[in-house]
Amino acid sequence: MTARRVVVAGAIVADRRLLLAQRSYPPEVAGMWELPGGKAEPGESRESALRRELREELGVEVTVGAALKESVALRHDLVLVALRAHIEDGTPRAVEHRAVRWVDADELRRLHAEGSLVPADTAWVPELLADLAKRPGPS
Ligand SMILES: Nc1nc2c([nH]c(=O)n2[C@H]2C[C@H](O)[C@@H](COP(=O)(O)OP(=O)(O)OP(=O)(O)O)O2)c(=O)[nH]1
Repeated sequence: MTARRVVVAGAIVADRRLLLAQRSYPPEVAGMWELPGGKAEPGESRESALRRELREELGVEVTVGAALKESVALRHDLVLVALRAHIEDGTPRAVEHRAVRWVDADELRRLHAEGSLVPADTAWVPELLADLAKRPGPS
């Protein structure tokens, strides 16, 4: 049996906005928006993988929190998981992506409705909308 590799993606919400990144490749999804992240290396924890990927892709340092409930099978050997993350240092910039942007609940709904989200990520929309509707708690 092939070991399942995990793709970890970061759900970063601040001031009732979610950070999205626009893919630059491959052609099928170039121009669509996703949660930034990437594949965990063998033996690497999901949390370390997400910290590494967000450092490489966005130039930010994050702390990693709880996972979103939905995980998505991308292929028989690849599963996509989203972890909540909080930026501790840096301002996100598109190092490997075409662009990054902060979206509120209405913008997320609109991107979803027009088919501009990477298909697998649509599974997270209800949970992300719930996160965006929450008042920030005491930190
Ligand atoms: N990072 C990320 N990848 C996603 C999301 N949704 C989704 O279907 N994917 C897919 C696209 C790719 O097939 C795979 C992750 O690829 P990647 O290109 O971001 O990761 P990586 O840098 O580790 O990959 P690679 O260059 O080694 O191929 O997961 C998402 O929200 N974030």
